[in-house]
Amino acid sequence: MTEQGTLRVAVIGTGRMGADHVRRINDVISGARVTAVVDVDGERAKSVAGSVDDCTAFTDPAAAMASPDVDAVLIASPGPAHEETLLEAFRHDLPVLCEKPLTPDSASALRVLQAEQRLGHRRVQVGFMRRYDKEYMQLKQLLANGDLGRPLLLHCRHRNASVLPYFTDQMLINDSVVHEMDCTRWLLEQEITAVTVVRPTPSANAPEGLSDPQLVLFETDGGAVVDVEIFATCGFGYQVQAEAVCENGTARIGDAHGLMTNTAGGWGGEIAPDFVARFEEAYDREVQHWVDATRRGEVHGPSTWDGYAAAAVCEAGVRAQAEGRRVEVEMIERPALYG
Ligand SMILES: NC(=O)C1=CN([C@@H]2O[C@H](COP(=O)(O)OP(=O)(O)OC[C@H]3O[C@@H](n4cnc5c(N)ncnc54)[C@H](O)[C@@H]3O)[C@@H](O)[C@H]2O)C=CC1
Ligand SMILES: O=C1[C@@H](O)[C@H](O)[C@@H](O)[C@H](O)[C@H]1O
Repeated sequence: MTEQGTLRVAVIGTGRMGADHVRRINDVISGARVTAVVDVDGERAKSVAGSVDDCTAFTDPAAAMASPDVDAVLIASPGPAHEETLLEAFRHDLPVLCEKPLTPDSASALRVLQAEQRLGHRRVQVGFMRRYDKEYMQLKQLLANGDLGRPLLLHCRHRNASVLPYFTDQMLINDSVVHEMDCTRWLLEQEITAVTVVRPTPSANAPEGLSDPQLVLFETDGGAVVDVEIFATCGFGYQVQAEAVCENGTARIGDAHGLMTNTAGGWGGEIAPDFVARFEEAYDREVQHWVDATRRGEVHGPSTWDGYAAAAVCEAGVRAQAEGRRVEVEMIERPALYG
């Protein structure tokens, strides 16, 4: 850290999320600044570094992590690149905020989990930003205080206006529904034990080869059932909603009850265009939380264990999707480090 206690961060991957986090660290939150950016696309790294004072561009994550000007790492490269970067960060014992998914499959997530255990202390906060969203935090508090009784069902909707052409059926699970996997575990404080996927005839608006939408069902070890509609090409905007049905009542979030208008014989509100707009405050709170904890020498928030558990559920989900049957989740016991 600098003499003033400012955390010097390397942002690895400067695409949509990485560039947004660079802006957030430098212009929105306090206590940190970006001193290095890394992208395998060197021109992109240079262009992002050029927009920031005293920031060096790298194409190799290991070189940035070896720099004396780096105290912590924010990983925003694509999921398959996370394992190698996380292991390198552990070699330097650097604190990490790693965008979701921790890694795309449970074998690689387990390797990361084991490496962190060998280190002997937690180093990673995983970027499950919904845990920092105001409405999700309210729902979490309500369920935790017990007034509604035991949660029986959780109905979730996850709709994106559109996705990039390379999006696959597996990514509906690994890239999108992974958020509901984490929310389910966090909100209900239960593990997901089995996954089933059913699909209607795909929307005519879905790109060739993408079976969109899909309905993903989780069963939990606390006896709850969770249904997730994932509709990645709904066209009209970005909607993330959740309704908990409990023994003594229900609670619902994500209706965007902000500005409501009455015009031309109708009434209505706005729908966010994308996740960057819908979860802007949550991303800000998430990164501020990470910087504050790191400056105190602490690690909080979604852990490597949470990343591993989500990866294990994803793996069951991808198999359930491919094989058209209910698949049980296979997970190791929770290690003491994450107790
Ligand atoms: N929390 C959230 O709501 C969201 C999280 N994400 C996550 O953020 C991460 C990045 O996603 P996007 O920004 O949408 O992707 P993107 O494709 O826009 O950007 C990724 C960047 O990483 C670079 N890159 C690829 N391999 C690399 C490596 N080994 N080292 C350094 N840079 C590398 C690419 O050249 C590209 O510039 C993913 O893990 C994704 O799942 C993405 C969207 C929303
Ligand atoms: O993480 C995200 C994207 O990668 C994913 O593609 C979207 O479906 C999610 O809503 C967004 O939060």
